[in-house]
Amino acid sequence: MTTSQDAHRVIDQRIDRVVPLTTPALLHHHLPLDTPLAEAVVAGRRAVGRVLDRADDRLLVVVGPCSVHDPAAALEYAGRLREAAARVADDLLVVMRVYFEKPRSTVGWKGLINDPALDGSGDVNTGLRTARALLLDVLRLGLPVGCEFLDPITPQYIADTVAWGAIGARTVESQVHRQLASGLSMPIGMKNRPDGSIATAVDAIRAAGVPHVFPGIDVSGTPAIMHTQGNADGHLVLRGGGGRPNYDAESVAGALDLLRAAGLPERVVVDASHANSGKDHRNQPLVAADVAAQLAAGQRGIVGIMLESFLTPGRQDLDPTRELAYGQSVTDACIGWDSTAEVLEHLAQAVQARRATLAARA
Ligand SMILES: O=C[C@H](O)[C@H](O)COP(=O)(O)O
Ligand SMILES: C=C(OP(=O)(O)O)C(=O)O
Repeated sequence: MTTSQDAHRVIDQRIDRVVPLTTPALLHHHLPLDTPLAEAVVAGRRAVGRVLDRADDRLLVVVGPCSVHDPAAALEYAGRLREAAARVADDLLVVMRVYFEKPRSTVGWKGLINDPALDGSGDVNTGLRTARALLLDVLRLGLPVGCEFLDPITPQYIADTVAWGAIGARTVESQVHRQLASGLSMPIGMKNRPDGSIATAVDAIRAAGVPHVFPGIDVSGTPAIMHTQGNADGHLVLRGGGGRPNYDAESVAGALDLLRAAGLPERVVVDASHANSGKDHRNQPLVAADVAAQLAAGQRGIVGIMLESFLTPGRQDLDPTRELAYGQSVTDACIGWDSTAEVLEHLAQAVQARRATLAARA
């Protein structure tokens, strides 16, 4: 039997401080998803599912900042996006990227949930509250939201608001994340690995597609054994990798072949950023233009696109010695608002052209 003296010597030897964390239920109590918003989430998830299944011939567009660091700027962005989304609603299903969890290659700011004060103080309780409040505000504006799920605990706090989710390139091979995806209530995009491996993401879609049993927490915050159903709405997100893009027609065809060989629906979302843009935001409109040309030529396998976009183009370093530029990313570089509006119009025209091409073929 471990004595309290032994425990002192062996437990938590590298933990400096333990701070109580609010429970998901308490956060939901303070920031509830009311009935109209819950209906909007259900409708958003259903709409995304229909586009992924090609029951709806629009293009899914997941667009927004690389990361949220300033909720006011993110909400201003949401207001503009809502208007733009309404203009192109016949052709595009717009979901706002509202990303709070940043997976880092080595070290760096881990996002608003982890560190809302942007200074390493790590006030996760404030981060969760700020994140959930913003998600509700964006929903109230009438936009569905998309998030990356990185930490296996945070979904209980925010996932009820989310219409589309991603498992990122750095975690797509992780069993923990595949299990998590198998129980998430919304469609989940699996990114290809940073070295470019698409097969790993295809494996992830298959793994998340079946039931799993694993330890987690329930909404009360109590440790629980989760028995999941499997997520049938898993799909591939091509983000480039290994120093090469993979948005071009040949790469898309190769990815669709891999999906077919695995017995999975032949559908991909193209991420115009990350390794597909070489992390240079000015390349994102070029990637979108290539995708638009593929759509116009009748490519039905491309069901969506992701854009990293914010109010002000580019990016900035987090620097405690100077004030941050308003509406500019503190993680990866984003296209600015004007460019975003142009890209959305261009993609809407491409969807119309795809309809015409497919109708002419029929
Ligand atoms: O999308 C954001 C970044 O690409 C991701 O968090 C990795 O960033 P890093 O390589 O700068 O850590
Ligand atoms: C981290 C992201 O992407 P990836 O996992 O493709 O690097 C992201 O989309 O924020």
